[in-house]
Amino acid sequence: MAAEWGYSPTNGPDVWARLFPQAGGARQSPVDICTSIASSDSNLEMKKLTFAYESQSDLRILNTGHGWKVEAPQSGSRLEGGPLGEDIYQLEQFHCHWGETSAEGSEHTVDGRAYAGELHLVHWNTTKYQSFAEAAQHPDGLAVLGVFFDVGNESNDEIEKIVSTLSEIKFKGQFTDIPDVIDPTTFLPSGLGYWTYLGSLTTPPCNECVIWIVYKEPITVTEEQVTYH
Ligand SMILES: COc1ccc([C@H]2OC(=S)NC2=O)c(OC)c1
Ligand SMILES: [Zn+2]
Repeated sequence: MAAEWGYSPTNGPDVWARLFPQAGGARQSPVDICTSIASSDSNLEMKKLTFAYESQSDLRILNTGHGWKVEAPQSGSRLEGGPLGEDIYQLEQFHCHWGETSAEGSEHTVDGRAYAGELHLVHWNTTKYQSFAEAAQHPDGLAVLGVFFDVGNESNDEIEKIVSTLSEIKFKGQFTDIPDVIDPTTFLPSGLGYWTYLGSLTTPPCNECVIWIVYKEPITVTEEQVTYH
């Protein structure tokens, strides 16, 4: 297998388990969300999912080679309730997955349909673990909010603050500063209905450590905001 994992027949998901054993596990993400078999859970409605984020400045954006990532550790942030039990999760970073065209790009699909892209807001369990790295070794270590991107005529102002910097990081491994203040709350859709399941990191090392919370309602971005090359 090629040294670098990717999405080709020789280094893609079908062969990841050769180098990353967890990729062969029983709770691998992403999945296709089949809405006809998704069941509602009254317990989740009783324990409302709540989030609180800070606005952050002085953030840096990285070209990961598969999209962009913003390291945004927020000790004052809290994600709790819903499927997270009694534990509190703290924002660590957020990043985006997109495709060559806006016809594809999301990692999760819904009834076989891919969205133009998918934003991941990544949190770790600060009630039980001492670091993100430690949390990523445990089945309840991370909580990831997944937000689908739909392409429309409206530009998303917060996403624009991020993608407007991409021309400065054309190559994998490059960093640049984000000049604006970013409030992660603005990435979330107005409708807060979600699907949840126990899964994994969606790319190597594919640790089975993620409680997934995938919002049903996509946010709208423009074609340019999600098909940057
Ligand atoms: C080594 O750290 C990693 C590695 C892979 C992932 C992938 O899993 C999800 S979710 N999105 C991804 O790109 C990650 O995400 C937090 C963190
Ligand atoms: Zn991701």
